[in-house]
Amino acid sequence: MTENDGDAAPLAELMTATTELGAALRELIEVSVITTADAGEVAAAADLVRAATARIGDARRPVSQLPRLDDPSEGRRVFNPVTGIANPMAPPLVVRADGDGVVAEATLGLAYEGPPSFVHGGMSALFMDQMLGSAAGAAGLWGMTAHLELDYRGPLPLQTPLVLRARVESHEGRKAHISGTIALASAPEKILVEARGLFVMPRPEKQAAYFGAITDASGRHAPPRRPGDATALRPA
Ligand SMILES: CCCCCCCCCC(=O)SCCNC(=O)CCNC(=O)[C@H](O)C(C)(C)COP(=O)(O)OP(=O)(O)OC[C@H]1O[C@@H](n2cnc3c(N)ncnc32)[C@H](O)[C@@H]1OP(=O)(O)O
Repeated sequence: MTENDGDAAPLAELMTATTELGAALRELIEVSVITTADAGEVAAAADLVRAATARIGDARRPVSQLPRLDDPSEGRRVFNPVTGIANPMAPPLVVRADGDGVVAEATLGLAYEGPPSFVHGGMSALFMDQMLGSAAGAAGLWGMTAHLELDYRGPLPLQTPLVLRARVESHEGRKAHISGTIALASAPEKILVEARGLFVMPRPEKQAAYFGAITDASGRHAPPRRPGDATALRPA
């Protein structure tokens, strides 16, 4: 699954198991905020979760080491908090190229709640940040968010299909101006959230300072440098 994996079968097994864990945890997170079970049942569930944590918690990678399952050159970041299929914080958004930009659909549960029955505004900012970054990747650019602004024109209802879009408006040198929107899938023309961002490819000395110590799972130097590194974009 990565260039240097001698044996793909165990890695495929790990991908299956890790994806399953992510899905199970995602369900657990949603149930934990929606359950009406009594205190005894909730406490028993907490014990079970602690036992699960103990089972895998001793084997950990350092923060400077990419996960074995990641392949940045393919845009695969399995633990990305927005698009990562194995990260329970992620809905996950499946971002794909569409026209001159990118698009994703999502239906968000109560774990993403801000005002009662609506999506937390900070979640919208998180998703827009990622969508804008993905649009940069789709355009063959990459950069870090330097500026991000949002207008919230209407609340996003929970448990309702949403459509998220982003596209590069202009780019020059290391800078890219990118816009994004969120709307109901049933009313895509009525924009509820608008985002505008400036993404900047860090100057070389900053890239070295930020990512100089990053390695892949085999210990090889693996700084982000290609569009897919930052985006987890799926082909159209
Ligand atoms: C990379 C892998 C990422 C994978 C995950 C993707 C997830 C989505 C993206 C993110 O969440 S990235 C994480 C959040 N962002 C950061 O932590 C970035 C923190 N900021 C920085 O490290 C630096 O400010 C930055 C790298 C963005 C820019 O530093 P540089 O020294 O390379 O650029 P410089 O300051 O010289 O600015 C270059 C140009 O951008 C302009 N610029 C920079 N920041 C600006 C700003 N905030 N507003 C307006 N303009 C800005 C600046 O004026 C200048 O314009 P000109 O070339 O026209 O003179």
